[in-house]
Amino acid sequence: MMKVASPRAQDDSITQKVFRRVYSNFSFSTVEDDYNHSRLRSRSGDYGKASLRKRGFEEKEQVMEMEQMGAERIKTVLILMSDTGGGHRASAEAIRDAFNIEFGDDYRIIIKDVWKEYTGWPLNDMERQYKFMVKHVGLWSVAFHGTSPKWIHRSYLSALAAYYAKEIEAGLMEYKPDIIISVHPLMQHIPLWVMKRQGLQKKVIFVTVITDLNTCHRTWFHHGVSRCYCPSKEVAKRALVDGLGDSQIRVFGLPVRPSFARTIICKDDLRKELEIDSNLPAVLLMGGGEGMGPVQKTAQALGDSLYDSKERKPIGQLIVICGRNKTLASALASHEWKIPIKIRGFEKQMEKWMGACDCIITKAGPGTIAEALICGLPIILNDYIPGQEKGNVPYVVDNGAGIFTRSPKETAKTVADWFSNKKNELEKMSENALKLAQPEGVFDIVKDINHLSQQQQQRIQPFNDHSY
Ligand SMILES: CCCCC/C=C\C/C=C\CCCCCCCC(=O)OC[C@H](CO[C@@H]1O[C@H](CO)[C@H](O)[C@H](O)[C@H]1O)OC(=O)CCCCCCC/C=C\C/C=C\CCCCC
Ligand SMILES: O=c1ccn([C@@H]2O[C@H](COP(=O)(O)OP(=O)(O)O)[C@@H](O)[C@H]2O)c(=O)[nH]1
Repeated sequence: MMKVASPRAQDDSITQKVFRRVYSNFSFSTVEDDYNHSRLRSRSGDYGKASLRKRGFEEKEQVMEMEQMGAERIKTVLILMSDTGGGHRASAEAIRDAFNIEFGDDYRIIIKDVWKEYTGWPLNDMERQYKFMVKHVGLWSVAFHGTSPKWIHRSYLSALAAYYAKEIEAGLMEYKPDIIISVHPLMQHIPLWVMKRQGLQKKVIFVTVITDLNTCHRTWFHHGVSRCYCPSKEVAKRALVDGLGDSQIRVFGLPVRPSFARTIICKDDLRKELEIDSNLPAVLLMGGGEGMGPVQKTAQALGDSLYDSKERKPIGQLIVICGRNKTLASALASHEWKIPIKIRGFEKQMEKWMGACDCIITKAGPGTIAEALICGLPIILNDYIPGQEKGNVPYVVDNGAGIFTRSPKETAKTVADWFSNKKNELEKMSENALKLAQPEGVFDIVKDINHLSQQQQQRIQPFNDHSY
């Protein structure tokens, strides 16, 4: 059965481009390569050949001539993220890939956790501390809500900025970015403070791309940004209430990797490739990049509910993606199963696993939700992190794209019903999921950033003309 993930997936040239870049031998250069390459080229006045060719300068000499004349310098984009959960990196990679597809060599993209590389405790240890806190949800709830007032988070972040000023400055200056994109709630205040200190606010474009769908933390909203990209109307309303202007806010959707948005997915082919039974309906069970939530208990309950003991045969199959949770993977592997099951660790091509399944069970991670919607997967949310993930539940349930239950037994029964006597319900939810999906969001974001960059260039250009 052919399934088209997005209406624009039928655009041949784009699809071919994506396939070439995402699935063929094409591979994006590493961050370090990007960085070295970018420094060498931009410091020596070297310019994007792809962009020159696009404009019709096919001949080698002409390209070289244009390069020497100084047409359109390669722009360096620094994306700030941290591996607190898997979603921020996934969004950063989505933005990088969309820049590459839309603008080729015109932009050089560097993804960095500058805290980890340039500062000391506690900023360089956020991943571990965050993991500890979300395991003790009460603690996280107090930290999340307790730090919501502006005066609290501003004073704490200002103190950290002052303490690590030199290190952070060195970190940002090393990359000499033209554009900084933050995809993390704690990466607005300090870089903007450093930029102000350096008098760089007018030269460097700073934008925030929010990766929470609804109840996000207020640290996302900083008045000093050129743009604040909100994934939903709910988040945009919060940004307005927090004092951001209309001109700063854009609502395009949560950035999802282009391999989800613009790939024609053939479920039968995917199942062959992934060695999944072609005839049985499949449920995907996961818990974000870290394999969080009640995954083990849910898997066991599904092992029972998807087995028809009268007929002595399975009515469905289970795919569990454990992410970085190795303990979970080995616990599941030691269990005996009556239904076909695949237990996987951290997967790089999530679009294939989602494309091969019929529904998904997950904690309310915004990245996983946005991806599942694009794949038209009905969603059972079985957990959420208090604070930033709480609002994702009504986002899915109120839009008819899924249900919420913390009970592994109820989850397992719902899936068994969907696979037997309630197939219509499954289909309806799949339709609603596709309606809510925003596969083009990441492309709209990078096009808007490119537009900002061009506007800025035009502002700077007359000044340069006068100065020579
Ligand atoms: C008056 C009582 C105050 C009690 C304060 C107690 C402790 C303070 C210590 C920590 C502050 C906690 C920060 C709260 C801000 C959180 C903003 C936020 O939304 O964070 C979310 C991210 C994780 O990203 C989310 O992951 C999800 C999945 O897991 C999902 O993908 C979602 O989309 C993502 O948005 O959380 C963090 O990154 C938090 C890291 C917390 C690290 C705490 C260790 C402290 C070290 C440095 C703190 C640096 C700055 C804190 C500034 C906060 C203001 C006080
Ligand atoms: O094996 C895995 C597990 C998860 N993910 C990705 O990690 C992100 C998880 O983000 P989410 O916001 O759902 O949850 P978080 O991990 O941040 O809690 C999503 O893009 C997933 O596709 C992945 O690429 N491989």
